[in-house]
Amino acid sequence: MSLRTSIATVCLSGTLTDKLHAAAEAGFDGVEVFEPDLVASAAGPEEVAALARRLGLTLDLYQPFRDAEGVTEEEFADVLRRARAKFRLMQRLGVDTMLVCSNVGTATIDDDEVSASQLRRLGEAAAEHGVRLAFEALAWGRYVDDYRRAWRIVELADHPAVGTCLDSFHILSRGHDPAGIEEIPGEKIFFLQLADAPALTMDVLSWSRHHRLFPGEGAFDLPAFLGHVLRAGYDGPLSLEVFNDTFRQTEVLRTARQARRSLTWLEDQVARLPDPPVRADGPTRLPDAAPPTDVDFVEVKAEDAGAVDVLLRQLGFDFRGRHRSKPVRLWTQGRARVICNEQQARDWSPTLAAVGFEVADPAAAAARARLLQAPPVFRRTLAGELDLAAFRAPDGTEVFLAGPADGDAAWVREFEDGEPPADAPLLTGVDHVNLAQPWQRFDEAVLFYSSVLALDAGAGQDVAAPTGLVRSQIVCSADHAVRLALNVAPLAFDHPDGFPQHVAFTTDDVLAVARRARERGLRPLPVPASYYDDLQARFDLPDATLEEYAGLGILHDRDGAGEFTHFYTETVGGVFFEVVQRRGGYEGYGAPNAPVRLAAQHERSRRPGW
Ligand SMILES: O=C(O)c1ccc(O)c(O)c1
Ligand SMILES: [Mg+2]
Repeated sequence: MSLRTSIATVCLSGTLTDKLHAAAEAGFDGVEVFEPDLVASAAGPEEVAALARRLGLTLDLYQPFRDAEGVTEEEFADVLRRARAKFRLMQRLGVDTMLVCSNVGTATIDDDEVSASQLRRLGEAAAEHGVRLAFEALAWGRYVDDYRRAWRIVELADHPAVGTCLDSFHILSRGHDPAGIEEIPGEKIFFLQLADAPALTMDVLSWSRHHRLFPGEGAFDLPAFLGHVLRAGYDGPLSLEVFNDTFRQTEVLRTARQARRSLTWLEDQVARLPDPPVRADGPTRLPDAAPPTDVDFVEVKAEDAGAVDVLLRQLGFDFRGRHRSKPVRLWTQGRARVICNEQQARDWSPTLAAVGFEVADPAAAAARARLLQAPPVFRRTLAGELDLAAFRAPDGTEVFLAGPADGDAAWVREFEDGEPPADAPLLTGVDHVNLAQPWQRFDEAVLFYSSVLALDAGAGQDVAAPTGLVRSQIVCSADHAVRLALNVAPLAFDHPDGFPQHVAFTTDDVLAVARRARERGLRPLPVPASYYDDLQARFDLPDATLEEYAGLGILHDRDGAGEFTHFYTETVGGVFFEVVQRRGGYEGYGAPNAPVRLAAQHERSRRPGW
């Protein structure tokens, strides 16, 4: 059994009834009714209540009630009148808890006793209607902007219908220590709202209203936060309250599923804390699934993948044959495997369509993916062919899960009439895979790859391209055996083949690979002379080295730990390749060189046939 889950209707797009349908379909137990959604709803309170019942959803919270405390007694009379109208409405809806925000507008009295007395009298009126009040400190409250002060006021109010609401955003955005939550008696925590957020430096109100994210998509430590709340003895639902400009315009069921996935991930993370809290109904762990240990294969799909075959041959790949039942070819070098798939690919220009990952326990990894509602992909398999579990990532990439293999993966035997693999391959495997993300799927993709594949999301970065900034985020396994770079194309980037994606291969001798490729006719991505002038200034490289780099289109970078030397092929369709050599402990991706690469690709795309 899992912890009860809920979602505020403000997280989702559509009308109130659309939101209820989507929340139920995604597997939530209940919703928070966000007042403006009800006020604007064609369906009235009784209809909404009936729909929720039919869908099996509880209505867990009515919110928000604003500017309730810290006011003059004259104003408080009007607060009480307003509140009574809402209590009657809540009875029609069948909601028993109302969220009361700390005052941001009308408060003139900075005094806990006054706020407590007003909350107590609100609580007395609420109790007459069978309603409870959950008092929440907004991070930008006029006087009450800290959960510890909100709790002090609730304690002073000392009324059974008055408790507190904790919201991870307001607490963590202000850097307040959530450990103090454990000092609040669980039964006085009437509600819990969860939201993540990216690390931004901006006013907290704008941050909250536009940039909140679902747990696992941002920079907050929500597993630790939830651990404190559950250890305090809170037994209500885990409820998501995420104000986000993108999610408000994303297809409602897509966001609801993403939201539900975030709570499944969070519950698993809390269950794995060193000191996990215990509640009768959870938290529940997902099946143990270690992150992938390697990239098993990458697949390029195209109506005609001939240009990709040429690039792979130039990079030193061996042709391992054609699939015995499908128009599919396999190229390998070391542990790097590239599949060229021309099946059902009419009108496709070369596109990176699938990535296979090697996992220790494919059955457990697939079970974990299913519990996280990863949409399955079904492929035609014939008798005797390996049936790998596959899921579709938010960016459309098909993600395959295969068991570990010594030497060739088991599915390689399905390819016939190829060459034997060379003995001492210069390329040894896949360093990283760079996947383009539609802007509106980016946060969902970060959560998908980090939860379904158990990868860690690092810090994000913006890279300048001629068409705009490319937002970039690495997700990788702890040992860096599997690294993905998720990149959002600038909106101005408009090309029929999409924003190009690429696979970077690993080598211990990038110069040898580049020389061999050049002999075989490869034209690397041209790098401007100014880049090499700058490289000389940065690293004081010998003239001969610089000259050779310039001749082969090689780029270079260093950090405190080591060096990174790499080159790129031209782009065919929407795909290109990179070859990288890491020395020492360099763990980056040549970020200073990325704008040079993007500018060179931009130049090339404007001069086709150059
Ligand atoms: O932005 C707000 O006004 C607002 C309202 C209700 C909440 O629970 C909250 O966290 C923020
Ligand atoms: Mg809140």
